[in-house]
Amino acid sequence: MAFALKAPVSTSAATTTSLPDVQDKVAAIIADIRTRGDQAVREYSGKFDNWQPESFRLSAEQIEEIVSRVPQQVIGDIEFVQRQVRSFAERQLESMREFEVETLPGVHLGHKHIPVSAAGAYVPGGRYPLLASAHMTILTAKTAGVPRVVACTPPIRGEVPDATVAAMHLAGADEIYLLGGVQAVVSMALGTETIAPVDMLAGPGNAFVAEAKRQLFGEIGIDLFAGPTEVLIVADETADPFVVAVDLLSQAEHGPDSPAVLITTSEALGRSVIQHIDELLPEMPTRDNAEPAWRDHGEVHVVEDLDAAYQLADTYASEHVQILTAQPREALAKMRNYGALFLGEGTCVSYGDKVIGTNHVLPTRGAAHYTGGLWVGKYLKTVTYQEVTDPASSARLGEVCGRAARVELFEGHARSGDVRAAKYGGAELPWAPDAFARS
Ligand SMILES: NC(=O)c1ccc[n+]([C@@H]2O[C@H](COP(=O)([O-])OP(=O)(O)OC[C@H]3O[C@@H](n4cnc5c(N)ncnc54)[C@H](O)[C@@H]3O)[C@@H](O)[C@H]2O)c1
Ligand SMILES: [Zn+2]
Repeated sequence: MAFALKAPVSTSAATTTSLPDVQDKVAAIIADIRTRGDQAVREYSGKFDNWQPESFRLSAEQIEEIVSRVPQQVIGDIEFVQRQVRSFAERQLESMREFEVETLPGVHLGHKHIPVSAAGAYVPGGRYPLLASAHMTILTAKTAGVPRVVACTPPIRGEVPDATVAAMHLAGADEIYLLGGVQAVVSMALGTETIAPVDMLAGPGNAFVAEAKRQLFGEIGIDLFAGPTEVLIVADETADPFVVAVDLLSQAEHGPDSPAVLITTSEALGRSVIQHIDELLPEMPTRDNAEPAWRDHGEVHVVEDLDAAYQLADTYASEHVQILTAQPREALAKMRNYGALFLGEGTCVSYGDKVIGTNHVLPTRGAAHYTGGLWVGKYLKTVTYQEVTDPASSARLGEVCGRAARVELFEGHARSGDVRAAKYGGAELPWAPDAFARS
């Protein structure tokens, strides 16, 4: 019985990881910066952001002066949110146990977590000063133990985004650059004459930023594909249609390419939400983004029951999924594909974006099929080590290694096993009979 009350005009934003024209543009900029370095960075910053200061890096004095301009209330709120983000990230870090296990007598296998040495944090700012992204990337990297965190954010319409710089500084950024877009991402990833390269890049951004990270992956690590924001709400007849409408629009305002999807078991609720949105949109100060987003990428689907709703929701693998039903926690067991789940009317995507403390850098455009969002674990390399302290166990492993390697026709590998089987277990070495002087 499923049907759409509102279908998207275009599905391209929701279904492809990156659009071909964006891919080509980004590839050309990366190639140019690769060969011409700082000079190219300066030109692109001038072209896209009308911004060519003497130095993109802010000095300690400049940072101090910028932070002192930010109202005390704003600083207090930044500190409140950073405490929330830090508390949750610290608990996540604690959940990552290092361990060692003895799988045979004297055979010790372990795994441990080593923070990357340098991380780049992209803090978006083309349309809005997204200071919350500074907490999510910089603070999380610092909590993970990353020694050097480089952070970039663009100027907004030629102005320094004071509050964003304050958030970057308070989060513990070691270097702050006023630089945006592809040119910022490439500078951090590859390094230029003035910026030393990092090991991995994290942070959300528009389609250009997300695509630049995607193309640079391999040369450096990236957190995940975190492009234009998406929201999907699952609602039953108990949901408040006004709240649903407000929450859909809260994310549509991110940009004209942001999908907002409602899946409901109640046709009456679906119709009511559409009506509320039609009334709210013309009055919205950010309707330049929200209106085209809703018009082109807004969807309302009516389905038979909640199981069908969860099933359909899973096919979207949306970045944010809000559950506004009588039993919201049931979604924890029933859903598999989402960046973050918001259970019940008491919370909302905006809390996740701005204040509550879970990380807001989340997978978009289907990436939630294979990854969760940014967290301390993304900045850590989980590495393994091994030691064998019992000669008899080494001899036993050596025998198996010799046979196993010869099945694969690896004579060299086999011999590494053979010598241990011979030295510790007295086995023969037919290929080197005089290797050990044995009595
Ligand atoms: N997935 C997530 O976790 C998440 C979280 C927060 C925000 N977001 C998304 O971040 C994005 C922020 O976008 P934004 O644009 O406001 O800021 P941004 O900082 O990502 O991008 C601004 C930069 O884009 C570059 N740019 C603009 N037009 C260009 C063009 N035609 N060619 C090449 N480069 C160009 C400019 O250099 C500019 O500095 C939004 O799409 C939002 O939805 C995603
Ligand atoms: Zn948002």
